[in-house]
Amino acid sequence: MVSKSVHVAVAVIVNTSGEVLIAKRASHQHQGDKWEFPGGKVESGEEVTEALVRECQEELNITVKPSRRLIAITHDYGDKCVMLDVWYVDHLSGQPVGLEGQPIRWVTMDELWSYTFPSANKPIIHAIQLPSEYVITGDFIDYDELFSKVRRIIDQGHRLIQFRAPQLGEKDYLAIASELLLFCEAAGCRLMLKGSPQSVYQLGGKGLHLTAQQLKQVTAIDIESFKQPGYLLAASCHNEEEITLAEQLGADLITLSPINYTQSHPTLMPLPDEERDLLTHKTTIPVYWLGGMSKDQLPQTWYQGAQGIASIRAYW
Ligand SMILES: Nc1nc2c([nH]c(=O)n2[C@H]2C[C@H](O)[C@@H](COP(=O)(O)OP(=O)(O)OP(=O)(O)O)O2)c(=O)[nH]1
Ligand SMILES: [Mg+2]
Repeated sequence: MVSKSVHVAVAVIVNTSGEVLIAKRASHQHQGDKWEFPGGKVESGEEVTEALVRECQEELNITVKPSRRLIAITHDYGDKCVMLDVWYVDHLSGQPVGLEGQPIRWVTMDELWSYTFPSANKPIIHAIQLPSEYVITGDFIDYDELFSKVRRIIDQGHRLIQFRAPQLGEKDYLAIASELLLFCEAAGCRLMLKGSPQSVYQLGGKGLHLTAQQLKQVTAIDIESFKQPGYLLAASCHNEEEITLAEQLGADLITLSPINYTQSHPTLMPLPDEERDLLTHKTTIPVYWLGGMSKDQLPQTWYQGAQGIASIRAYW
C-alpha cells in the first residue's frame, strides 16, 4: 500500500468521427506495454489543465483545449498510487504523432474494450461510453402517453433511460417493460429496468438498476449476467456504505441522491455539499447526481468529477 498518490493529467481526445486517441506505453515505463490515454504527471505549481496541454504537446505534438473533467480515479497499484485526473478534449490542432516513439491509434468507443489498459482505466472506459444524462420516466396515464414521451426523449438524443413505475405491480411492470425494451433497442437507446435480476434478464433486459435495498441483499451470483460485455449494472446509492456495496458488486454506474429537495421524495434531507463531493471523489464508479437536478447544473457535476445528472422532472 502506497499512501501518497501521484497526480496524473489524462486526456480523452475525441475526434469529429467520435474516435478516441490511444497510445502504447513503452516497455520500461510503469504499466509498460499497455495502452493508455495520453498524459502524464502534473508538475508542482502546475494546474491539471496546463499539464494536459503540455503533455499533449510533448508526447503528440498537438495543441489541445481541455473541455471538461470526465472522471477522477485514485488507484493503488501496490508499487505506486496514482490519481488519474481525466479530462475530455474535443478541440485539438495539429496531427498527432508519437513523438516518443510510442504507437498511437484512433479507435472507436466499442474497440476500446479490446485493448489492454492499466487496471485503473476500466472506469474511464465506462465513463467515455456513458452519456451525461440519465433520464428516469415519470407518471403516465396510459401506454400511449408513456411511449410518446419516451419517443420524444429519444428524439432529443437521449440514450440512457430508466423505466421507473412504482405504481405498477411486478407483472404489469414487466409486461410494459418488454414492449418498451424493443422500442428503445430499435432506437439504439439503453433501457435500464428495475426488479429482480432474474426477471429482468429473462425479459431480455440489458440494463438492471438495483435499489439500495437490493444492494444489501443480492449476491455476486445473482447479478453475474449483468457483468457480461454489453450489459449495464446500476445502483441507487445515498451514502458511503451503499457505494461500497455497489463497488463490490462491480456496478457500472450509480446514482447519488438526494442532491436537492425533490417532489418525488419530499421528506428526504439533501446530502450536505461536502459529503456529496467527497462521495463523488472517492468512488471510481461513474456517478449521476439525482434529486431536483436540472440541466444547468451539468457543468457543476462535471467539475466535481461526476458523470452527470439523473432526473425525472428535467426530462418528463
Ligand atoms: N498517461 C496515462 N497514465 C496512466 C493511465 N492509466 C494509468 O494507470 N496511468 C498511470 C501510469 C503511470 O504510473 C502514470 C502516468 O505517468 P507517466 O509515466 O505517463 O508520466 P509522464 O508522462 O509524466 O512520464 P515520465 O516522463 O515521468 O515517465 O499514470 C492512462 O490512461 N494514461
Ligand atoms: Mg505520459
